[in-house]
Amino acid sequence: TIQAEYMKYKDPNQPVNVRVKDLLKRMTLAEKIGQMTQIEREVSTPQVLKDYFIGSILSGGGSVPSPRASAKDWVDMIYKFQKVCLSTRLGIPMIYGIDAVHGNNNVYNATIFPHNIGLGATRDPDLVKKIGVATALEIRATGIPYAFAPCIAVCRDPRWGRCFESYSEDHRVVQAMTQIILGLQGDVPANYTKKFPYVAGKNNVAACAKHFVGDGGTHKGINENDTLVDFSGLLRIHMPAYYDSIKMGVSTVMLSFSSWKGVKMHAHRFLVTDFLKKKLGFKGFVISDWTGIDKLTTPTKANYTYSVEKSINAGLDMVMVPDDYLGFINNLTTLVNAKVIPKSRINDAVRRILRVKFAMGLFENPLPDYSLVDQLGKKEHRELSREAVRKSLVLLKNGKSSKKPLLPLPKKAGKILVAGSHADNLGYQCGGWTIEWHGSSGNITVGTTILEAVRATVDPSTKVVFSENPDAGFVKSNNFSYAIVVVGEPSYSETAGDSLNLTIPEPGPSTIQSVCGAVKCVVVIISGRPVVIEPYVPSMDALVAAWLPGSEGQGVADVLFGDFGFTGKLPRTWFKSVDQLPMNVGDENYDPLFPFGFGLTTKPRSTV
Ligand SMILES: O=[N+]([O-])c1ccc(O[C@@H]2O[C@@H](CO)[C@H](O)[C@H](S[C@@H]3O[C@H](CO)[C@@H](O)[C@H](O)[C@H]3O)[C@@H]2O)cc1
Repeated sequence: TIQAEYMKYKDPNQPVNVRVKDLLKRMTLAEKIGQMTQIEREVSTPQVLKDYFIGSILSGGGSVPSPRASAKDWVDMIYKFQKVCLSTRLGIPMIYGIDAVHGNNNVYNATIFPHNIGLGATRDPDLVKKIGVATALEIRATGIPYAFAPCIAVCRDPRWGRCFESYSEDHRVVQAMTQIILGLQGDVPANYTKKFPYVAGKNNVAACAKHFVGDGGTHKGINENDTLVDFSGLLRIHMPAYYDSIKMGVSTVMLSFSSWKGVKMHAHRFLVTDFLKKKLGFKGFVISDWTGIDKLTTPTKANYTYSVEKSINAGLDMVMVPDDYLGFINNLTTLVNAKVIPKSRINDAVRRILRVKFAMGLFENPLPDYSLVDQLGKKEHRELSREAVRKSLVLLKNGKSSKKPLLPLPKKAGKILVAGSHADNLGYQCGGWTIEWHGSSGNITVGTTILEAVRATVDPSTKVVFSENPDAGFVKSNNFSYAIVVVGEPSYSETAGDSLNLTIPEPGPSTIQSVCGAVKCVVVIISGRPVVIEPYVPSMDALVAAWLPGSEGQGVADVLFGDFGFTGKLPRTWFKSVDQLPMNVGDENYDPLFPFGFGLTTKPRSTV
């Protein structure tokens, strides 16, 4: 019989670096460039995957195999892609990536956890690590081994449309929450090679610290704009969480669309190669953001050859193209053959990519298995998210005088009113990056709205009346014991979320005025950041910041009705007026409505 030639790279008993070295020397330039190419699932035909030795595929925001696709549908899709990639000459497995930034949020029926700003309010890194563990299981349930998370941005201006993806304005809170990496990837073992990528096994995923660096510090919070802080400020505020992420073995780092002092991060050789790779010693791979290299020119993609040259020579390893794979591959091939990009640069990029794939066991287990499909939306994960919701709520006002607190609310109360645009809207309470890229409104996935939670919590004798936007006359005439008003921002993501006024869109303010002018009320704000509320606070009896709690609205009712106490603390300064921005804890002239770290507490009813 013909013995299959022994190839070191296929031997799991060989050290990772030996396998990388052996495979690298067998690879053609085309195979190497293929590994550096990440394309969107919609352009990933078998022919393309095979002909171009594609190394990675992704789902962009909202990109799913079919509407409400099941975990099995996802696994089927990934399985087919991988079978094709394994059929290539060297059989290098592709790595499939997705934005699982608050649960496996593109996927119908996934547990949707609170967005990062709410997790920052919990001040509970252990809880966030457990969320990482649960999220990894729900990502693997769909056959995916790689998540573009966590976002470790330090949002310094709430006018930024992505501020909800940031744990806090304080880098120390963001640093603490990098524990999620250990949840996603698994705990690094004692004898682990420092700063190397580490993924424990088939219940874990490769993570991605993003977006490097200073994405949360852009001028006036304008998305993808310029971060003007000096180098010491960049190191003090925006860099620390990358040190922590690398210490935890983060497998990949994604570059930011933004610039630092006028130089785009996707072309920043000093920060990407000299600092991240050499000074910090990062050994995983650096991935671009979506068409991030195209945006190196104005207009976008005006000179793609320039984009490829500058980004790869800056130290970029994998390009999230995601559609024009021919343009990328042809330009890179030409630039290498012309020696504009040295082969050593290509070898560094491919070495890093292979290192991650070997270290995470992708060569041993390239094909997704169906054994984890039941992890998706699992009750235990929803209960964990419900706990996170409880701990994320920040109580900003409780009673028009501290002697007469309104919360916790009595469960037995005759007739109560639940009002507001966000009271019965799962899409709004999940926010952006949920099912759709920008998120959406209404019954978008499996979960519990705040109204449903209230109904499930009050005494059976209590009559619950729901009206989205009642007039004062209706409220007065009904003689309600109290009202719960849930209003806030519509769902959004990225630039679509940039705001200069940070107002709550109508009819939110009107609903507050009509209801709170007529009956005792607690207002629950659903938002990705502090919003304008100062004018309305006097009319409220109580005020709760709930951020973007996700699918488990029961967590809100648990605390409103005193089954649990309020413990959350503001992860960001709550301004009085947008004219004060940017304004962060530690600034001179710090004059907030509610300061960073503020949060009233209540005791659980059983101890009252
Ligand atoms: O058709 N158009 O007009 C259009 C416009 C803008 C688009 O922009 C694109 O749309 C989204 C959905 O396709 C993509 O996800 C990204 S966002 C980017 O993508 C990464 C991967 O999803 C994340 O990890 C990063 O954190 C995030 O910054 C991009 O901005 C797409 C299409």
